[in-house]
Amino acid sequence: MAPILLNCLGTEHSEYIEQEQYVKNPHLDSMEEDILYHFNLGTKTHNLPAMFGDIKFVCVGGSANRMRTFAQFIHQELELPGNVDDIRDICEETDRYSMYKVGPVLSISHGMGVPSISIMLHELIKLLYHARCRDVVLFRIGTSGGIGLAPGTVVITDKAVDSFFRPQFEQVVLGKVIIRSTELDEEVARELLQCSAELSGFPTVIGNTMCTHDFYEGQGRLDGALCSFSTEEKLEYLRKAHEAGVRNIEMESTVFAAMCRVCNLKAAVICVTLLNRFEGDQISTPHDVLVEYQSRPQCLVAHFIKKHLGLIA
Ligand SMILES: O=P(O)(O)O[C@H]1O[C@H](CO)[C@@H](O)[C@H]1O
Ligand SMILES: O=c1cc[nH]c(=O)[nH]1
Repeated sequence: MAPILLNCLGTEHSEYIEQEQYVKNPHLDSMEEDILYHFNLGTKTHNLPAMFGDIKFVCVGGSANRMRTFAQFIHQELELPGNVDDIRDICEETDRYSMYKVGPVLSISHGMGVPSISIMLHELIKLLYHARCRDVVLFRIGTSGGIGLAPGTVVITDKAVDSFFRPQFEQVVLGKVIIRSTELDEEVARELLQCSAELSGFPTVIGNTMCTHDFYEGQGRLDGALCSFSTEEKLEYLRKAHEAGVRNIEMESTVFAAMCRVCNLKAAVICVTLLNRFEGDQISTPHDVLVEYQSRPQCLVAHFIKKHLGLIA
């Protein structure tokens, strides 16, 4: 079946920008109430503009603990009043996602994989719309497997690519394949690289990020419950990915980039590499080192936010 090409570069994208509206759904305005089921929030039960209207930065990542830690960290970095231990999970009534609000920053977990982050993004983007937020920037702060990079290197995504190294995301809608572009905001990526130079605490590169639908076979690992390929075939695939500009592999970037792009939101993906996939598959790095690695994308984004809020030059 021929795929439908939507929201690629060109006039369609500039039309979206003109509309300056985050949602792309004509049905929403005729709904009496919108229940954001997985957040346990709704337009009738909550005053979303009062709760979220001042949001300017949204940071998302897979793990609930990481996103609570990030909320506490950004609270300290922004020198906000109050105790970090009092920051509460806005979604505590549901165990699907965790959400923390710290001043103009929202920190949300999205679980693992495309379906999980995609559900979260639908509800987040509607939340920003209902709350009448403007000029919001989204960041995914995650972990990844590196290709030819020293573990601990932070990769700022240039293009999010699929398992065939194509900068696109395929969504099946009513039995038809819709293809969406996965280009991210170049200026935000450049600014983040500059933040890294200013912090000078860890190596950072801009490169393509491959998004897969599986951690094991899908990322060419030899250590899953199933494996049908040889070590040489694995390395050959990774070499091809590297030639295509891929510097890391994770599991959410394509849908994140595609949905932000079509919904007119500036976005960036910043993932630390936990290992060099040319050297192995198992993540054997000690826990304390992994925790420090995970803090690196958080430091970069905190620096970016502080600069944008005028807290540092
Ligand atoms: O570190 P996070 O955000 O969870 O993301 C990465 O880690 C998970 C796999 O361990 C996948 O979801 C991958 O994208
Ligand atoms: O190798 C890795 C490490 C973290 N996350 C991934 O998706 N892959």
